[in-house]
Amino acid sequence: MSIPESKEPGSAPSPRSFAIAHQRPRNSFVGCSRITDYEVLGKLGEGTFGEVHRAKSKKTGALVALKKIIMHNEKDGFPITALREIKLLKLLSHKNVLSLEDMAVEHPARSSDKRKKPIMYMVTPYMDHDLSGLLDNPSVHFTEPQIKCYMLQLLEGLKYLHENRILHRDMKAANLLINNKGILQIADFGLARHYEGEVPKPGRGGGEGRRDYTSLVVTRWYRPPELLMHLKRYTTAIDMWGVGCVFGEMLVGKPILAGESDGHQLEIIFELCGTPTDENMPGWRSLPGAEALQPRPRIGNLSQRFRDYGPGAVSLLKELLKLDWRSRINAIDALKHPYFSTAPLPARPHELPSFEESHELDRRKFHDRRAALPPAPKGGTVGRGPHDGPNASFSGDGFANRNGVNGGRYPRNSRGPEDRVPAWHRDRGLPPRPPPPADGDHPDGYRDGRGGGRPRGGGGGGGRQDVDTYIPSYDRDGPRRDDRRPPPPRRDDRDVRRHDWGDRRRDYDDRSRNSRTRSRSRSPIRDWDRDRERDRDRDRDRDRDRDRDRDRDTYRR
Ligand SMILES: Nc1ncnc2c1ncn2[C@@H]1O[C@H](COP(=O)(O)OP(=O)(O)OP(=O)(O)O)[C@@H](O)[C@H]1O
Repeated sequence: MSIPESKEPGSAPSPRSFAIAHQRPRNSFVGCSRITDYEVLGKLGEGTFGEVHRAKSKKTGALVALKKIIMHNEKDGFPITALREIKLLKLLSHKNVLSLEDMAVEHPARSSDKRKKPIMYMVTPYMDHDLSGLLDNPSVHFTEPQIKCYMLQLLEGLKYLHENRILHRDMKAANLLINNKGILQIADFGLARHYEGEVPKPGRGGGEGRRDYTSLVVTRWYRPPELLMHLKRYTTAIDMWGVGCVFGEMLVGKPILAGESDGHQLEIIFELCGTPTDENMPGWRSLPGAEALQPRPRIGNLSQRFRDYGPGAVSLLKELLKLDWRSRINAIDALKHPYFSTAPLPARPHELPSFEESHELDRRKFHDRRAALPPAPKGGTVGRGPHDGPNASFSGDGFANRNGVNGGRYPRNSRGPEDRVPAWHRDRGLPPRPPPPADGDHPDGYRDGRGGGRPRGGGGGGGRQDVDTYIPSYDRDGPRRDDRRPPPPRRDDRDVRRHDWGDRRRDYDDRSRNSRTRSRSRSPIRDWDRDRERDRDRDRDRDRDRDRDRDRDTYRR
């Protein structure tokens, strides 16, 4: 696949020439089948669009995933986010990018309500796991060669996307699918869009952005600092930050930057990567979201927190989690990073073990199993050791050594048996998932919500003011959180376990929105968060309308 030449070097092709250049072989996309061509086998997950089911093609016998596209508001027609995803997936063809093989339609029964519209399903190859589900599986332990193998595939997939001017804009572990042949594929293009800037060049990071896009993208835990500070002229570097978060997550076994609000997210980023300065993030002061920021100067503790994973991992992580988006490593250079050529070398996909299926909904199964298991004897190989307290599963570094490398129980050079934690005790938040906007479908990058704008998950709380925060949350309706204990009384980045996140999240957000009922916190970032909340909401509404119009123009041209 090649990118059409433009007159001006590095200038973006028109969406039409882009589409022409990206045509896939005709036989790689069936078109429109009927749902009866598939035998539905069971639910795999619930996405923002609707449910994802495992199914078998009656014609070929192949296992597939059917993603149901729910029309929340029928008078709005087919959701534009789904159209975007379908359009992009139809164009893309790479071994590390999930392919769209077919669309299936389910017609309402003849006798039923005449106003009922047909239901559309996206048909993709069935993948045995998503990375988040796999990390949640207590019997799975990633080795270093395995992590390197997944990282290489992720970077290859992203290099392909960026070279072809696609921004994914929702990089996270739950959107990385893995099969039992060791193949990783980037999925979920609901927020992806055509990028109009220069493609990344070796040794030149992400470069400079060329035009503005909405900054209200990327699930918060994976959202880079420049987006949190509302940079609109962003680049492919936003996806590279997400790769850094996913890399850290594979090393420690759980999300590494689990912020509870946008302000808190910045706070924990600064704690890990250092506070922004004119040297490490030139121009940060002039970003709209930085005006009132007065972070306490810190140098960052990334090296210390990840020292157990070796200098190669620390070095790559530092490159991926650079505050300066212009010099943040790009996928081309990351693939050549010495981490991948230093022993232990990356495994090849076919050398990786196969695991029992791990999807979003399987987490319930893992949690139940975890709850059912008896505690291990103290001090044993997987026992909780002498520090058998509420924080026993967390290392002094602030990260649980859940699926750490080298056998997974604890990372290299860990300090001893107190670091060892029984698998079922290694609690972990479910993957972040964006809340729906209250007003349905957003062509500017928001996804449509479920149930006519009903808030989904605990995070959003509903209402327009929530649309900026792509809030990680559990599904409040699901029984899978039942085995979680109440939240600890104070927020602490060092204790990143999330219990009943949904309720905590909403409480926090509700509180932070109602400034009259709050006392001031000691954190300047949180104060800023609170004081600026209403102004930002107003600005966002205005910006979003402008972005939406602009994006509409781009996509409909
Ligand atoms: N091809 C597939 N094979 C196996 N499982 C899949 C496949 N596609 C999706 N899933 C499962 O369904 C879940 C939701 O899918 P997806 O992320 O595409 O939907 P979404 O509506 O964008 O979800 P979200 O809002 O959580 O990002 C995934 O996390 C994964 O567990």
